[in-house]
Amino acid sequence: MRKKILITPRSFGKSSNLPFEMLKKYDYEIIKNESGQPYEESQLIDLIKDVDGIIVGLDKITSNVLRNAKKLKVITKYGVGVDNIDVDEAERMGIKITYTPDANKESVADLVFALMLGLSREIIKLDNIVRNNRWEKIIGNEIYKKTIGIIGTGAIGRCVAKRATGFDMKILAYDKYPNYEFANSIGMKYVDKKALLEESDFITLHLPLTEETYHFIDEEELEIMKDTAYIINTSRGGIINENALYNALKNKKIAGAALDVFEIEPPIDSKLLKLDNIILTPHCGASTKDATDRMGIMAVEGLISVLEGMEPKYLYKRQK
Ligand SMILES: NC(=O)C1=CN([C@@H]2O[C@H](COP(=O)(O)OP(=O)(O)OC[C@H]3O[C@@H](n4cnc5c(N)ncnc54)[C@H](O)[C@@H]3O)[C@@H](O)[C@H]2O)C=CC1
Ligand SMILES: O=CC(=O)O
Repeated sequence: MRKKILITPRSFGKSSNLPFEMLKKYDYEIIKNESGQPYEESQLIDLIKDVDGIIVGLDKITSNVLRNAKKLKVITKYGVGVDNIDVDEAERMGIKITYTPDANKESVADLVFALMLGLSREIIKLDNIVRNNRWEKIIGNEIYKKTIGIIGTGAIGRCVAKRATGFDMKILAYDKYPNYEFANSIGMKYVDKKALLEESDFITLHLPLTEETYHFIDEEELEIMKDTAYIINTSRGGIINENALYNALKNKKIAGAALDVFEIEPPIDSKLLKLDNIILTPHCGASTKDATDRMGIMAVEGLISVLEGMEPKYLYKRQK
């Protein structure tokens, strides 16, 4: 019987057909979400029943969904953050999880700098000024030689750090598992969380969303930050307490923020949308041709490996 696979990410195979070409060789029956929206839980429960493998984007693979999967052998995350997958339940059921580490790190790091520069030079406001037939200038801030605080120095955090050297920034970092070899190689200094919050002009978050990192930035942390500082979150929404962030921005406790990710996506009812000292993007850190091509190829390699009985190269393992 033909194996059946479900592919949910919108951008999968869009910029390059190679992932589909790779799949063709195996004659799998393919179901692809063409709706432009992630699947609801009820849709997934229905679809997953006789599926052998799934390539998933941000759709929630809950324990409810998994319990209805009678044939599922592999969940392949098209990306890095697996917080939308019930990893414990999958492990209990013997379902393998593969993912695409490093595939989108350069794209997310680029977006971080786009957001940092967008905030410090108020580019969105300047664009609006010109569109409204005005000719006014805003006095912004340089990022040159300022202090950047990188929280999470994994793949993306390190790409951000490398870019920061190009702006002669002082680089502070915080991570549960510091990488001193990398830090020494580029002049980055690990400090404790409090020192990083106190001293940084730009704080950028690159943590996975876990029980430990939920609301890692809350009222207390925002209070410690400089009034002139900016915070950028391209990791996961739950890592900043959005209510506390709203208050800090509204009361000008910090200068500004940029968010690519939200506790609820899309954030249609969020009061953050009413503020003008924040830049918002639609979870598009990995949305480049380069990253989606890499993610597509790595995702297919992982899925095929498991379905064809080989050892996958990028098996997801929880960090101990
Ligand atoms: N906006 C977007 O489109 C994208 C967002 N992401 C998000 O960015 C996150 C980071 O991605 P990568 O850098 O590739 O992951 P990574 O796994 O390479 O790095 C994560 C780092 O966080 C550290 N860490 C984990 N728990 C911690 C804790 N409790 N306290 C301090 N440090 C902790 C780890 O030691 C590691 O160095 C992903 O988990 C994902 O949620 C990733 C890609 C695209
Ligand atoms: O949000 C994207 C990811 O790769 O995780």
